[in-house]
Amino acid sequence: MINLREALKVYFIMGTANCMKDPIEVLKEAIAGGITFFQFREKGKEALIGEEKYALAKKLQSQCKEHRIPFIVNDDIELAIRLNADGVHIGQEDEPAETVRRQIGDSKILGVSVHTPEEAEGALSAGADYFGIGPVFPTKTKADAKPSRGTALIEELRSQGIAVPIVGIGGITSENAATVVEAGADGVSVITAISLADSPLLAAKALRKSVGERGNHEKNV
Ligand SMILES: Cc1ncc(COP(=O)(O)OP(=O)(O)O)c(N)n1
Ligand SMILES: Cc1ncsc1CCOP(=O)(O)O
Ligand SMILES: [Mg+2]
Repeated sequence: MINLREALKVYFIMGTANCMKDPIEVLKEAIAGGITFFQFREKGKEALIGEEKYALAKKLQSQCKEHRIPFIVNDDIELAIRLNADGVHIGQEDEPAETVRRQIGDSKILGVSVHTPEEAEGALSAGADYFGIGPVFPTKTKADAKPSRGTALIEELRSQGIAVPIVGIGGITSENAATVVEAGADGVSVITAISLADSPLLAAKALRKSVGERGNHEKNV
């Protein structure tokens, strides 16, 4: 059984569209730099599909397994089930969270993106294990992302006593990560801060340092 709050500290998300070099190499460096959670998000320009997508996912999953890093699949529930992944991440435009929870069962991790207190309530009743909240800062990585809203929702949910693990997402770097955990998030999820860094290893290391011990809501209250 993993401690989800701890595991969410430095949550790296990646697919082929986010990399300038081999994703296997990028993940290898990110792991060496200290990422604590990984999401395979294969979408966008020239995204792999079918057996090619499966083959890459399988390789990335085995890298994660070797280092005991939870491996989460974005959007594609069928792929997550086929791989016996540790969990899935879905948003408000994806399949309903209740349906996904039923499909993957109670032992798997279910992450849900939320943008309002109402969505947060719905996600909790559907059985979400953690929330992804953002974009916190402007991002160019997700073309259909909502406008950035800072850390307001994270603070609001914490002030309502909602204790579910939370990660901030969107435009997060080692320079601004501390403000996200200070607002009440347990960790930060990033794509380009690691995937496009000259050194994914050093980028992951810097994020780990910025989140530090502050990335634990239970200790902050
Ligand atoms: C940790 C985390 N938080 C939010 C998202 C965004 O999910 P979604 O809104 O479904 O958008 P896509 O990523 O599917 O384009 C995420 N993937 N991970
Ligand atoms: C998937 C997603 N959901 C909200 S913002 C975002 C993109 C985050 O990418 P980056 O860390 O490069 O800003
Ligand atoms: Mg989605």
